[in-house]
This record gives sequence, C-alpha cells and structure tokens, in this order.
Amino acid sequence: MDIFGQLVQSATQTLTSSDVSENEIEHSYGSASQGQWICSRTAGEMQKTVLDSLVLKRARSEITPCHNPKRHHARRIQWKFRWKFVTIKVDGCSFGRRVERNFGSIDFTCMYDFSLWNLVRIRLIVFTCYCLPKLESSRVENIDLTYYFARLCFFDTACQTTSWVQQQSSQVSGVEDEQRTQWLRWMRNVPSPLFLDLTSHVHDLIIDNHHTSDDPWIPKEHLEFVDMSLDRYISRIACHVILLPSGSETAPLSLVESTGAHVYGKLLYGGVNRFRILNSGKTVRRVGEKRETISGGVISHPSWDLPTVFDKSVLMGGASTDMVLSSAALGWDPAVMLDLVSEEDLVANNSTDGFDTDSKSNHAYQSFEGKQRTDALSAHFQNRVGGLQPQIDAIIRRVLDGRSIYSNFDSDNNNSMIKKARLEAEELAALGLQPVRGLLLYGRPGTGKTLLVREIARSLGARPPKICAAPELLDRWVGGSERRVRELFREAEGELAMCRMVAGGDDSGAFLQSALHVIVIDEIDAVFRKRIDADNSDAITRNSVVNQLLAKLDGVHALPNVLMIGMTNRRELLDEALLRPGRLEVQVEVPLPAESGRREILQIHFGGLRNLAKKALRPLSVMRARGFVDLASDEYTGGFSGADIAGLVRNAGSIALSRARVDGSGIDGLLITLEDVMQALQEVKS
Ligand SMILES: Nc1ncnc2c1ncn2[C@@H]1O[C@H](COP(=O)(O)OP(=O)(O)OP(=O)(O)O)[C@@H](O)[C@H]1O
Repeated sequence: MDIFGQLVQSATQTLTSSDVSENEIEHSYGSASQGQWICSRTAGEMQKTVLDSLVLKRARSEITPCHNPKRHHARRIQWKFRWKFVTIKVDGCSFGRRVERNFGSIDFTCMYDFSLWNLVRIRLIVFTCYCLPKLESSRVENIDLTYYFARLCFFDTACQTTSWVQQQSSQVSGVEDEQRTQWLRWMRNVPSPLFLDLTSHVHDLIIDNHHTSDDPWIPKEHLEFVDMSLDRYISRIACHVILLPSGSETAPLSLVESTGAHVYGKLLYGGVNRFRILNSGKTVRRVGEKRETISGGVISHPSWDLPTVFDKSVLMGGASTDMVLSSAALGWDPAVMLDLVSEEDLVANNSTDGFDTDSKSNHAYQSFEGKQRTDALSAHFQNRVGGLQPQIDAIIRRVLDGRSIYSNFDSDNNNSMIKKARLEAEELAALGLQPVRGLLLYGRPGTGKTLLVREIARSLGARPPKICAAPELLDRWVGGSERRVRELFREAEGELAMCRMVAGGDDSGAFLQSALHVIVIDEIDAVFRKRIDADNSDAITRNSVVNQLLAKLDGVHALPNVLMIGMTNRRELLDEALLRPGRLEVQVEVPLPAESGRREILQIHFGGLRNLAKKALRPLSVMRARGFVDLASDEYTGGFSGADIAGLVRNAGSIALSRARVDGSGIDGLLITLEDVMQALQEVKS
C-alpha cells in the first residue's frame, strides 16, 4: 500500500463511535475562513485575477434564469453562496506591492467539497506546487506549471492520489454504513492536516517524460527550461497535497512552502453542499431540497470529475525571487575581504549551492544513530549558527538526543536505521527517560534565539513549527485567550489521539509514532509572567492563560509529542511554575558572542553571500596588499550581537550596490570593498 493509503488507513482506524452533530456545520463555515486565510497569506495581483476570472466569473456564469420560484430561490442562494464564498476570500486579502517586486506567484488553493454523503463535511485539498528557481520571465510566461502539476497530481491515473480519490468516489454509492461512519469520524476527529508529498513522484514523472520520445506526457516545450543535467533544478520542484479536515486548525506555517521553494501555483477551488446553511446560518432543511447539487458543471457533486478550472492555462510572469536576491547579494567576496572562508567551506557551501537541502539532511539524521547522529546534528547547527557551541551542545544533549526523529509521513520509514533509532527511543521511554517537553531560550535581543529555534525544528524533522508572539495569544473576549492557547496544541492532540488508537490505546508507544510538534512562543514574558493576586480583568486573564499553558505542558492531558520553546529577553519575569522541571525544563542562556563567536557569525554571513558571488570574485592580492583586518576583533565589532553583524553585512552590501549604480558598473561589476565595510561599521556604530 502506498503511503497515502497507509495514512488514510491509519486515520480511519483511529475512530471511535460518536455522532456527527450539527456543530460540525459550524465548523464547515470555519473552513471557509481557513480558505480566506490561505488566500490572504499568499495574496497577489495574479491570484486575485485568477480567482476572479476562474472562480467568480465561472460561478456567475453558471446561474441560468429559472422560472420555478423554488428552484430559483435555491439557485439564488447558491449563487449568493458562491459569490460570497469567493468574496470572503478575496476581500480579506491584502493585495499589495509584492506583485511588482515579487515573482508573480499565483497562489491557488484547491478546495474540494469532500462531503461524500448526506451528512455535511467540507474537506479542503490544498494543492501546492513549487516551481523552479531562476526562470526567465519570458519563458515563464509561456508555461503553465500549475496546470501540469495539477494534472500530475489529480489527473494522471497512475498517480496515487488520483487512484485514491477515484477509489473513494467509486465507493460513494455502495458504501457500508460502518465505513461511512468511520470516514465521517475521521474527518471530524483528526484535526491535523494530512500531508502528502508527491515530490518524488513528480520528479520521476518529469524525468521519465524527458526520456520518452514518443507521446511524451508533458510536451517538450514545457520542459525546455528544465536543465535535466542539473539536479538542482529538478530538486527545486516540489509538489505537496495537503488535506485539511473541516474545522481543523491550519497551522499557518504548514501551508507555507519550504525555504527556498518558489510557490508557483496553488489553486483555489471550492464547493460545498448545504450551501444554504453556510449562507444563512440556519440548519433547517427544506423538504425535497436536493443538497448535493451545488453548481452546474464545475463540480458535479459528489463525483470527482475533473474541475474544468484546470483546463484553463494561466499565464505567469515576473522575475523570480531568486533573481532579486542574487542581484542584491552579487559581488560579495568574503574571501577577498577578510579571508574568513576557507576553501573547504566554499566547496561545502557550493555543494548545496544555496538551495535548501534541509529536508535531505533531516533524512540523513534519521538514518544516523548514536554519536554519529549527534555529530551530524552538531554540524547542522555549525553551518548556520555561529558562536553558540556550548548552547548548541546543551540543546542537543538535553532536547534533541533521545528523540526518535520519526514522522509517520516519512516515505523512508522502512529504513532499518530509522527503525533502530525508534527502538532506541522506545527503550529510553521504557526506562522513563522521556525527552523534555519544554525549552526556554533567553538572552539579549538579536543573539540568535529565533535562529536556534528554527534550526532545532529543522533538525528534528518536526511538523513546521507554530511560532507566535505571546501578545497574540491575548484575546479581549472572556475565555478567548485560553482558547488560543488550546488551539496551539490542538493539532498535536489530534495526531496523538490518532496514534494512540493505532497503537491500540497504548499511551507509551503513541507519542513515538506521532511527529513532533514544535510550538514556539516568542516574547513569552509578555503574557506568561508571574501570576499575581489581583482582581483586575487583565491580571485574571493572564493568570488563567498561564494556568492553561501549564495544564497543557504538564497536566493530566499533557502532550508528549510537543516541544514547547519559549523565548524571552527577561527570564526573571516568568512565572516560576512555568520554569520547573517537566515544563520549560531546559533553560539555555544565549549570550552575546565573544570574539571567536563573532568570527564564526561573520563566516556564516559572508559565506552565504560568497556562494552567490562566485562570478564576481576579485583577486585576493588587491585586498591583501591593504592589510588584513580582523573584523571580529573587539576593536571593530566588540559588543555586537549576531543580528548586529548580520546588519553590518547587509549595510556594506547596500553601500557597494549604490556605488555600482552610480559608476554604472551595474550588478555584474559589484564589489564590496574594505572601505564599504568600514563605512558600514561607522554607520552601524553611530
Ligand atoms: N549566532 C548567530 N549566528 C548567525 N547569525 C546570527 C546569530 N545570531 C543572530 N544572527 C543573525 O541575526 C538575525 C536575528 O537574530 P534572531 O532573530 O535569532 O535574534 P533573537 O535573539 O531571536 O532576537 P530577539 O530576542 O530580539 O527576538 C538572524 O536572522 C541571523 O541572521
């Protein structure tokens, strides 16, 4: 059985008996606003245009005059709903300047009505495809990758998703009662989105297609820009299908593409039965009303006909973000500047070539064990975080080691090494050595706390971390803040419940099956500060929010598949109860970097730029003749934080860029000189 089949199977196995209540219908409405969110996260002029033309117009054009008052009424509501449906999404978006500067990505989200039976559920399928970097806009305009990837995902009969969907739809009529209940409950009970990574499938298809001369599946002209000899082009194509159960909390980041990926298309497509309910908020059903029919032709419910919207080609344009980035960074030559980057570093950096290899490296950690794994983790941090080796060691020892880096959505989960790592984690758990659930990072601003958190989440292969600033948790409505805290944990709860049932109710094994959920609360002192005896409403809310968090971390229903990371500049303000073992147990101070630390940070920031500046390298001798300046020394950067150093690098880059603009040498002739760095230093210090 393919992974998707396994997922679905495990999900359906997790169900217990309970009825589908009308409350769920309310949730369905919530799903629509999820859609709104999805759009607003990824707004763009193109998106608006596409939504308008492909969805809104289409919906309108479906409305045909009808003389039967009853039917007319139904249709009007239907129209209203669909209109509102789209409007909800479009209105909420902030279509901004991004469009000009950005790569003109179109963010579509594919949203299907998944209500297979009379009882209402809406399920969303978010179809995301990522595209190749550095496409030339002239070519991009002629290509509709969305279309092709959509076909790959949904229309190709060999594709796992399609066959699964077909299988499901063929079962609609003859579905067994028991199975029907299972499905409904699954949809209700599994609040976390299911992720299906079709990337390798898409890669295979593209590569196969490329090698097939007769009747190619994708016409050659659409692949002409793909340099098949360059793995990195292929490796930047990703394709994810995300299934969002209705009413689920969508972690904002779960829908955000991975670093370095370029969203090329997400397609929004919506349908729902009981539109009347959504529209009016009433749940009364008219006698004789046929609920399954929602729209003429576009989605004939509940079949899985191809939505015609995919037939439409969408033109895309604009420069890719990579172009923008590289043009800003071109010309950096750290070796010329300070000779800080060794040749080995360069080779190592070049091998990644600026592309995101995190997912690969995560797999690498998974297949390591023992010391080998710890070393690999340590190296992972070293390449990205400078000057914090003791802190990193502490985090690896206390937080990362002993965690089985296991995701049940991992296609490699048959790997024997991973099994070994899991067994080790199970043994440790049996010994009572469960991994810690809370980490506090505290220290001066800009010292790299957030950076550390990001790397921790990456190295663990966890679900995309949920990052929120503590003040965002406060809600002016009574009980609202507590609800927001609970929502943070909801996804983890859902997944744990699912794993628990798969493990036959075995609590101890369940969390090992669940992927880790990293919850990050920044500026944690703003809310979770010492509880005080006061009867003003603000203090009461804060106290209650602290209590809620404590309960989630270490209460009766504590969640072992959660790693909570708090960050603060003011540790002394935090509630003592939050800091005790079992809660934010590991506390790591992130200090200002010392000289050697600053050197490492400089290396990291210069190193990154050097990759992009390969072509613009200048003879070392020129700079060497002027003498070696140790920027990391106290004389230059004493008292600087990591963020200060990053800012210094950016500032020097901008100075060089403006000079290049003035003297007309352009980006190709861009070179950052020692004087630029010194000027930047002066500006930063003044
Ligand atoms: N140790 C470091 N190594 C490499 N880069 C660093 C380091 N510390 C900071 N930086 C750079 O500074 C930027 C800002 O750092 P970061 O946001 O992690 O600081 P912070 O400690 O979370 O700050 P705050 O407490 O104000 O939120 C990072 O994105 C990174 O580019």
